[in-house]
Amino acid sequence: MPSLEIDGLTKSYGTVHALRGTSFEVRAGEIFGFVGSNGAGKTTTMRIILGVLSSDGGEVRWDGSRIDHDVRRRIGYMPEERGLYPRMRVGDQLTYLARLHGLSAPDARAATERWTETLGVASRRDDEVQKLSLGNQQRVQLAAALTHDPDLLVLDEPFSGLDPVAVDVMSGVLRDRADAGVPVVFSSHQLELVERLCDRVGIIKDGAMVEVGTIDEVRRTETERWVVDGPPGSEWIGSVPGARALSLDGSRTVVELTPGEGTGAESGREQDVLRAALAAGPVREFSLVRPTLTELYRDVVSSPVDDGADDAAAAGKTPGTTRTTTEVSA
Ligand SMILES: Nc1ncnc2c1ncn2[C@@H]1O[C@H](COP(=O)(O)OP(=O)(O)OP(=O)(O)O)[C@@H](O)[C@H]1O
Repeated sequence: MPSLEIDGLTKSYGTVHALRGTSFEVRAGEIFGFVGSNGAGKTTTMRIILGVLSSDGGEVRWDGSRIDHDVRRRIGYMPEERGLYPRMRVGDQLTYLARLHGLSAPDARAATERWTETLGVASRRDDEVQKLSLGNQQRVQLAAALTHDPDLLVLDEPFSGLDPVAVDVMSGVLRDRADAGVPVVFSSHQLELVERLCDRVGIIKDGAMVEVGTIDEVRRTETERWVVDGPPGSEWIGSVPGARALSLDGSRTVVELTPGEGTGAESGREQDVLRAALAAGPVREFSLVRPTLTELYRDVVSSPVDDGADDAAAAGKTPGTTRTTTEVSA
């Protein structure tokens, strides 16, 4: 299955620069979490992918070629504003939408049955959409994005407002589609969910990507933090060059190794920390602390935008991770 490339998208609404060179790739078989604060540019990007909005610059590619109408018909899209007819019955509506995507009447009916069953709304097929709870309407909306067996899934906040069971059902369906080779991109403000579900993640800020990578990659920081559970840090921290105690809490010490003097397992600097602690007494735990996606997100989103944002955006399309800030709270 091909991959989706978003390359240098720019878009302004009057004087509002909604996208300033947004670039990232959603690869075959991966779930990509698209996160960023309100107004950062997620919906704008997704609408441009779908072709319901045109960009001012940049391009969207599918399988290396500029995306066209035929490819767009093969996208399963869940718009932010949702798009169901409230008075139409669930089953009729799904069958109708599947027909619009080119399915024959029997295939459209079969797909409707299959997806309403998978998503737990089969018993509501004869009800008008407006009679369903918002969460169930959302399940129907996802079914509508899936009935034509899309080659690519683009979902704008598909998890918002769902109960935990519905989140599990939807997560399972997205994982299943990704395992079948479909690139899946969705936006969300539920960062724990993104961290749990996504293979890669991109953080957009003021219209430019400031982080792109696997969850592990974006959580990797230049400034390493280690937890030592053993003798109080005040007794030994002073003997380790480039190390400082971020917190001293009885037997538990969080140590920060400043960057620029070699970090990472190969540098061996963390072994200096361990040796110093051991020299003062027994050590029960010694482990690396990685920021959660939520912590990282807060840090990235709250740091000022600098002139390098566009460079970061351009770098975002290369594999691996892009970062303009590295400080995180432990
Ligand atoms: N039709 C429009 N007219 C004018 N400005 C717009 C329009 N649509 C979006 N914007 C502006 O463009 C910027 C990006 O909006 P967008 O909806 O893409 O953000 P978002 O990341 O999806 O936000 P949210 O998380 O709140 O859904 C915002 O400043 C928004 O106010």
